[in-house]
Amino acid sequence: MSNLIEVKNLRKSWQDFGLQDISFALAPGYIMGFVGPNGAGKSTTIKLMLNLLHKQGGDIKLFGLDHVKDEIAVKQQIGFVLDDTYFQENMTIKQIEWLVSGFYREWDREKFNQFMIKFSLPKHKKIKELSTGMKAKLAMSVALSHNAKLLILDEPTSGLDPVVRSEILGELSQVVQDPARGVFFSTHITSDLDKIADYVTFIHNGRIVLATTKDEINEKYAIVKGTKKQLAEIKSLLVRYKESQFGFEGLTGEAVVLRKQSRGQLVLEKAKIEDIMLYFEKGEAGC
Ligand SMILES: Nc1ncnc2c1ncn2[C@@H]1O[C@H](COP(=O)(O)OP(=O)(O)OP(=O)(O)O)[C@@H](O)[C@H]1O
Repeated sequence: MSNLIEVKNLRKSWQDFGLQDISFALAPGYIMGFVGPNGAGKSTTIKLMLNLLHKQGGDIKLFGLDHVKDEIAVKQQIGFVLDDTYFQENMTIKQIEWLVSGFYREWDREKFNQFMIKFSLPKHKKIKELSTGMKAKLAMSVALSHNAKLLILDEPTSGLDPVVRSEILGELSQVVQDPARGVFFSTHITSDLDKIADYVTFIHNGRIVLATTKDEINEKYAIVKGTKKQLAEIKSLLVRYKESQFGFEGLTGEAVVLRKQSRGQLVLEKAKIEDIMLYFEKGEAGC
């Protein structure tokens, strides 16, 4: 089965920002979290994938199809959520349903109604009368009600309370119970990734700085602490580090080697996704 997503050497420049040779792929059956700080290029990448922006270079294939030439076929199979509200404020939920059901061949009315009940969304309410959480739930309900093979979601849990967040993450986990389906979602909430992502792709300043599995993060990455003398010996094994008056603290992607090599002389602690993100944002160059 072909990959659900294949992005190769994607490029897009604004006046003071550029996406530079972004590449990643997602196979069916998996959830990929796309993580990075504010302004890293997450929404731009997602809008390019959905052909809402024009790319300046590279290739985007969804289900093995070109995302521009085969846009209609591709969009039928995608459920998406964008970070800006895109429903008309004066329309009711019922009117929104009527509108989107006309576009999707496989619109599942019953499923949508089930979500309305589950998420306590009254169909007569206008969009402008919904809270942020209700809007997010509505957007997810629309994305999940046409048997989409792939969900592309821009910060679907941003601004939501922990209960709603957990409900939405639960729905995403359900999606990949079907091995033909997959989820790609951007976030800067690293705990969401800890909960549901199989793959984590980090973007920083328009570049992919790390693309790996969550298991690999647990195995290979660690926070290392030691003296300045030790830093000089292991610098080449650090991705990033920061020095203080007394010593250093750094991130390694070679935890297995370092554990063996240092024979208990260095302190190695488990690196969380959040630590990795902070190091890539703030740390100094390692080698
Ligand atoms: N239409 C545009 N015109 C000019 N610059 C833009 C435009 N859209 C985005 N940018 C710039 O591209 C960069 C990346 O923005 P983007 O929205 O992709 O980041 P992001 O990772 O989604 O951030 P956030 O987490 O804050 O939503 C920013 O510097 C932003 O100012």
